[in-house]
Amino acid sequence: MQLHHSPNPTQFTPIPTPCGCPHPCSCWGSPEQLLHSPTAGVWRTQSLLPGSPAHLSACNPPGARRGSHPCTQPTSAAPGPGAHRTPRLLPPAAPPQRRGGRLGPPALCQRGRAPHLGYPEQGLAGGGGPGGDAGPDGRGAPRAPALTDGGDDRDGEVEGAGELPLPAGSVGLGLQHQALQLPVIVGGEAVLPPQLPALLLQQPLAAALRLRLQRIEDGGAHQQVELHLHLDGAIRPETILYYGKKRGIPLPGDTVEELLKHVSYNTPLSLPEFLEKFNHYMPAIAGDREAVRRIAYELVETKAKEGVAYVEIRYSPHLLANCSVSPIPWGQAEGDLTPDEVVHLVNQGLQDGERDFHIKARSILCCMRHMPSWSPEVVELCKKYRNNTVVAIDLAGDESLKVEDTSGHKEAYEEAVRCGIHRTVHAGEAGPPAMIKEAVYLLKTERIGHGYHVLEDPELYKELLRTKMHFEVCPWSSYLTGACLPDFRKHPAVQFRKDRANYSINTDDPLIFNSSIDTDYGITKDYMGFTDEDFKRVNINAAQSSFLPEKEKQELLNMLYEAYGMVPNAS
Ligand SMILES: O=c1[nH]cnc2c1ncn2[C@H]1C[C@H](O)[C@@H](CO)O1
Repeated sequence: MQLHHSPNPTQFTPIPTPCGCPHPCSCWGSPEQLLHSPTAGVWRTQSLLPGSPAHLSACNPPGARRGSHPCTQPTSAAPGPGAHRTPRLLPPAAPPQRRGGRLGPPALCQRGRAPHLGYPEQGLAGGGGPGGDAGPDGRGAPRAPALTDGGDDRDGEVEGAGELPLPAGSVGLGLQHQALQLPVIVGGEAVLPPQLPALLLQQPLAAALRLRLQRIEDGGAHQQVELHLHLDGAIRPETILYYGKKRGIPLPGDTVEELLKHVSYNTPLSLPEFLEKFNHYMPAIAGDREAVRRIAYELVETKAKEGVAYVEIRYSPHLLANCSVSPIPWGQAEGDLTPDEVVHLVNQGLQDGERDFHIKARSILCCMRHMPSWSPEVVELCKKYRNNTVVAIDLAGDESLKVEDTSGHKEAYEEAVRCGIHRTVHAGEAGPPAMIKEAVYLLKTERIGHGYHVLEDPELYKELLRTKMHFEVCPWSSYLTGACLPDFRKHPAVQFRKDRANYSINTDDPLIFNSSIDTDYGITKDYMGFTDEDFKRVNINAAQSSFLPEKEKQELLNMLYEAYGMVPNAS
């Protein structure tokens, strides 16, 4: 990626990379050009086909030694012109993107632990989720019993999974990933091998890039709706490194790879352990106006490239501020960025992204479980910015925390109801069904973030099926936070599918889970037997349960119907 700067938004002139390296893309981690227009105040990125003349010239400016960095090598993996132009709904079971490359000279990025700390450290012992029932693996993932609906599937068998065309002796990961074949026991239980995530991460960079480029070439193929995505869990590692270096904030690595070693992971932790990951990198972003606006913009770009048509992006304004917030998060010194201005900046980034990448992005403001005193301001910000990208309020964080006085959350949600602000709540992710009851009956939530453990209370589940409560399901996240058992065949989404519940498929925190929307669709396809028809239904349900105003919702639905070749009003 090459950084350009120009006072004239239409003319960009290259400026040297921070390290002076003659191969800019090796500094920025991927063959993309980052364009910044200070006058328009926007960032743009432009992807370069690996090995293309534009890429080689960007990475080999006159006088530079040619071909001395791997990213300057033409790759046969690059798609030819016109390749993969067919829009498609069902992605291959795409592994998480593996990113490499370095940013700036190591000497300028200090190693070391990030200073304190938005989330308490848990130690390594792991903790059962709230509700106590540690799963058999001790990670607090109580087994979710299947609803006794009188069907034949009470044993949790994956309906349709047997129809997957599994070659004997292996599980293919789609055409693009034929090199990666996973062992499977023929005639035995086709359980996701525990080593799968590690194997998934062996995805070569070239293939990941190919997938992204294919998405771009697909152009208008925006067919997915994502409702549960954390802005601060979806920051590009390159951007974290850039601001860490620019602001002199120590990070636990000075290359993407080193940073990701600390920030992302691929074997389950507990939910509180997962939340600790934010401590490593949030100090580099929080409190910086440009960074806050940029991460919002970049996330819209990422989602557009993934083929998402509409996304609801959530975050805590307080966790990105360094002023008018108590305590000031991440051990920052006091500055002058208030939660209110954070919302304004995120709005700008989202709107710039919408304009440049032609998808729709809205935001949800999070209350945090451990900070009820912030919640009244969160709902006020929802009210203030309700016509300006903000569509709802959320309650996120560690469900297992025993917080003495949660009246701040309750009052905020009461005010949200009173003012017609839409509501979602993280509940029943690692926590018990009682948390879902609280969300539904006390906080009057309209959607549930995760909600997997609803299956442990058949009465409640039946009632929520009846009322068509929407569950924001995040399959890969649920594995990595220990919220669900590692056997995806027994995942709550399997039961939801069978019961034709109302749910969506989402990424949650793709930075930390080193994933993309393809990861989650790939898991549901390959290990839960989801078909194209299921994905259509999932996305139509997601659009219907989105927090868009009615007219815009209908427009989104019509777009999906058209993309899916369906007659409007069919489901
Ligand atoms: O999966 C999650 N469960 C509960 N809280 C979460 C999850 N992912 C992110 N968060 C928290 C951490 C972020 O700082 C916060 C706002 O996005 O929400």
